[in-house]
Amino acid sequence: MTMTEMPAEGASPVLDVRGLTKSFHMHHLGQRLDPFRDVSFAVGQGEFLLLRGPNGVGKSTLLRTIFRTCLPESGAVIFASRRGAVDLARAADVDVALLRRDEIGFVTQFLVARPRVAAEDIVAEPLRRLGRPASEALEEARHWLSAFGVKRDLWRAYPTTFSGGEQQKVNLARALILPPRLLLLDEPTASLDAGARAALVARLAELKHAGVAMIGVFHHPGDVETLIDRVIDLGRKEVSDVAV
Ligand SMILES: Nc1ncnc2c1ncn2[C@@H]1O[C@H](COP(=O)(O)OP(=O)(O)OP(=O)(O)O)[C@@H](O)[C@H]1O
Repeated sequence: MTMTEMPAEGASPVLDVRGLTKSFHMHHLGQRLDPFRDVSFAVGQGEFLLLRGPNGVGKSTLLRTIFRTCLPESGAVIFASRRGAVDLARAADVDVALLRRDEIGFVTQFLVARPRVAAEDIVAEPLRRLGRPASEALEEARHWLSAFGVKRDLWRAYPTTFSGGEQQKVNLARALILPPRLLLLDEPTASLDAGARAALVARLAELKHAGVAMIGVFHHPGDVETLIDRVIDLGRKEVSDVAV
């Protein structure tokens, strides 16, 4: 897919994606697959950009390329970090790791649960790292676990044994406890019940208001329709700037 999306007028871009192209080389088949070619767009503070298109078009791959889980063939991913602009496609691994810790959040459907770490400790960790007193961090972690509907009996338990939906709630509580500068969302509502979906939308609205730039993939965008500012359609060849 080839497309160009202009930044919203007046918004200062947090992320500027320029001419991004990604290919997968399937050596065992002697084939190359290009999920997207020459994609350009920018996202400003407090903007919510919906990424859409049919299954397999490259939405998750684009998010993973921005997060630097994938490397692009060409193009740049300029992130205006708090310490200056950095091209995520070329930054050193150590810098990418720091940005992921402090400035770029990524919520997927999957929690990477760690053995023998309680749900409330997983959620409190970002606050503790900032130096918040342990009791205060724990109190806030419990607030978010409760907001997302994780039962009180599970707060001290290890999420490795949780159901898919329960794991996702822990995942969200941890990822959204602090406002990142850029938030990437890959189908975060996939395994959530109605109560948790409502809590998620309310938290995303707060984060948007706080200036967090967001790029999200939602198979049911009705959940977040009040938040969407612009749409990038990877399934279309032409520029897609859908007013919402
Ligand atoms: N590591 C990989 N190696 C080879 N091909 C891959 C790899 N990762 C993804 N793909 C392929 O790239 C294409 C885009 O996949 P991607 O997961 O980004 O699609 P998507 O738009 O998010 O789909 P869905 O809506 O089904 O989640 C698919 O055809 C997929 O098979």
